[in-house]
Amino acid sequence: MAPKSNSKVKRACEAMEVFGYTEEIVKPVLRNLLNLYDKNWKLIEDENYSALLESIIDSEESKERQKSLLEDEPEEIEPPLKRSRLCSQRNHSSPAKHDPCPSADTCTLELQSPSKQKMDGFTTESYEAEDVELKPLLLKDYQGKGKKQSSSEASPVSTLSNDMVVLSGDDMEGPCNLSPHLTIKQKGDTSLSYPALLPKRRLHFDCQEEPNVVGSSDASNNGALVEYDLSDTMPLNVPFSDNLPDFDVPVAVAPSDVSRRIERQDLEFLNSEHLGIEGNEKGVTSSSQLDIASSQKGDVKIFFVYKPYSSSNFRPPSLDAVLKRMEEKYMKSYRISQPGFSLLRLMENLCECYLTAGTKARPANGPSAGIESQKLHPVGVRYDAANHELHFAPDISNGSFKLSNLIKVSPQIPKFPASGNRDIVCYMMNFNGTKIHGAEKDKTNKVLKLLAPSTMKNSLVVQKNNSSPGLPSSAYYFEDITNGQEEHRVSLINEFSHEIVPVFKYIPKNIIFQNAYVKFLLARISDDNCCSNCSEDCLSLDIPCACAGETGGEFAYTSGGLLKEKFLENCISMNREPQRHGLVYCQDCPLERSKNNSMSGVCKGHLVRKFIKECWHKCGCSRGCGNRVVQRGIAVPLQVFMTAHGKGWGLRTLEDLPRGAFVCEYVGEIVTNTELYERNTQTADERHTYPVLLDADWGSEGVLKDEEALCLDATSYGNVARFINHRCYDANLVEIPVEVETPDHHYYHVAFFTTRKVNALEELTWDYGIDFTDHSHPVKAFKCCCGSELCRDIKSLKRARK
Ligand SMILES: C[S@@+](CC[C@H](N)C(=O)[O-])C[C@H]1O[C@@H](n2cnc3c(N)ncnc32)[C@H](O)[C@@H]1O
Repeated sequence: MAPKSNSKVKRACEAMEVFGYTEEIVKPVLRNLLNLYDKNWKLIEDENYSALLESIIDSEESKERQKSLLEDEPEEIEPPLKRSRLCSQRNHSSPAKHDPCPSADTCTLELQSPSKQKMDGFTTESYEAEDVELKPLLLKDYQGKGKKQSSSEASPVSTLSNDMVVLSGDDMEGPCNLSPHLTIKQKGDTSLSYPALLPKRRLHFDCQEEPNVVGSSDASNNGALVEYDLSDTMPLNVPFSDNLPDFDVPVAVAPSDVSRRIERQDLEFLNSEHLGIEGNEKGVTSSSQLDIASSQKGDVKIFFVYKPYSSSNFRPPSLDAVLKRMEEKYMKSYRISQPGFSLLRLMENLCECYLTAGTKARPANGPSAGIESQKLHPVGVRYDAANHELHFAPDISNGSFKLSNLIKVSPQIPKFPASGNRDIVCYMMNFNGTKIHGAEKDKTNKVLKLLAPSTMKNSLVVQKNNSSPGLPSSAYYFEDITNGQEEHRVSLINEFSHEIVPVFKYIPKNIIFQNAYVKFLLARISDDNCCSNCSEDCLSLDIPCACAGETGGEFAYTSGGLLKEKFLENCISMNREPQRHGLVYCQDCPLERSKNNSMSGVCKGHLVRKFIKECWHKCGCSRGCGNRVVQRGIAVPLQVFMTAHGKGWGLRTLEDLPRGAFVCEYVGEIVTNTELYERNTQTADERHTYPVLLDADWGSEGVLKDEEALCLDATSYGNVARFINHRCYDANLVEIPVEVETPDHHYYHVAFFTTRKVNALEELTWDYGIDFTDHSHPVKAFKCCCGSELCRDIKSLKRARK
């Protein structure tokens, strides 16, 4: 490689070293990117190497996931021979040390055993640097605005009123002359005044957020530490050769969550007089604070405290300027791409967590000594029947607390039919290593039955008192079957039996099995298939960009993130009445071929379906572009539950959903039809999820190869969609193909959208398109219990009529 490229490589390595990535990690990914981008360095260097950073994060996650897939492989399942990485998601079960948590929405703060000291007449509590971790951007953002401050000046704020927690960035090195402090103010609590030190160059990211959950499941698992080096002394001797190992470049953008935005007008600027702060340190001319966010009732607030010195040319920026800068950085550097992402929301969450963590929940019939004697975790869980909310009290047993132990779940537990004074007491049963003990208890808290330990985490049993006849005495509840891999937790509840979750590995994005031909190359995306000249949000353009080409020159989505009426109607109609939309026939149908190579059957015809085309990496628009919906992942709260009508597990929404809303993708292993056929014949007796057939170039003149006729099998590896049951004809979900990474139609995403308004707790269903009379289908048809008046399973209808 030419010397010029060498210095570019060095610079790229240096840029990544800031995030803690070594040359060994950077170079293979860089090489791959260079190949992918036809050695176009600009694409790599743009936005401070954000493409490179993103790829590294993905590759690290990919390695972790590959590792855990291999480790966790269920014994009876033949290990996939090739599982190529398609996409990126955080894997909370195996935290990547260097993961700067790109999709972070929530800042998790861990405060542990403070050491007390007196300061200006107040008792203050300092935290060890390692114990207090904070988003680095808070500091970075200020970093460029000042000069270095000597460490002697960098004392914690001592002049604040005694109801604040102060986290100071005093140990920062680099061109910084001010001491930004993050202040959490708690109204009316005079016991708290915590000047705390930020770790020197050691900052913590945590990244789990959902509207109904305050805090995250376990920071020790989910968080990732980032060594944050602000010095300029990176080694420059970075040899770079062309023989770097091959590496699959990740292709997906991590989703993030839409957060409620606090109106900026709701925020106030507070100056030093408001807060009673005076310049009391040598050289300090004045000090002031910026109120960033507050909890809903305003009882906790966050401030930036800045103390300009006489020699400083720092002028306090406006709140808007700070937020804009921060949000831009988050979107670019940390892949927070959901429209409406708000840093204020993030800050507000921090305030809420701080407040709630310090507030002991009142257990309705709190965890008793009995529970502790059975060595169950003493975390109290209270179910507020009136509001259908679970309250988890924080664990303060060891003298410290973690915000991550505090979870408020609403309304994860379904509303039980009203029957008098039904109070529900829940007990958290986990944390006995990896095993859980569950217990059924009576109204007086007496343990009736200990349930067998299971290997599921975060499980609890919901005891229902005063159960009416017909209702079970307990329900089995599992907090998050995704293991933190989705932005929203997906809970599971079984009110009808103690059948535990089927054995499968949760994956948030598709993986390739063996022979499937799936190749993502930016070079394959032509100018007609992307919008490189766009910026920001494509939906706001007067003339739709090239990415609307697939949907007839109009984007499929509205600015509110729903599908446009006409497009949705067309998709529903195609699924319900394929014959009306015309079928194409193959001369040599790969589906038929896959069934029996020696005796190919006649092609039964294929529908040429409507596709959504989403903007992607080669597009110029921002990650918050409204034409990126499915790639961001699940955005609605879902729950797996045991159905009452013989269908096994099902999926339901916990929130009302409007018509045309994206629910989830069908995720599984990408297999060829031949591979699927082999799987199904080998394991004919086992219960299978229903595979989804992907389109190929049906009807094309050439002969379609086996590896181009693909489908998704979610039996062993899948996401929530594997629980969606079938309903004939009038299902409330419709599956729509979505093209993201590649313009060909061999591989694409299959996404579920609502066909009508769906009420909270309603089961989500999808018409599998089963022909109940087709006995040659690779998956044996089941006896349909969909209950639809338009059920196609004649035998079922007959059974029902008897
Ligand atoms: C994709 S899975 C759905 C989740 C499944 N119910 C479970 O418990 O894991 C498909 C399987 O669910 C069952 N199923 C789905 N819809 C059904 C229906 N309408 N009637 C009866 N069984 C159904 C069948 O066993 C089918 O093979």
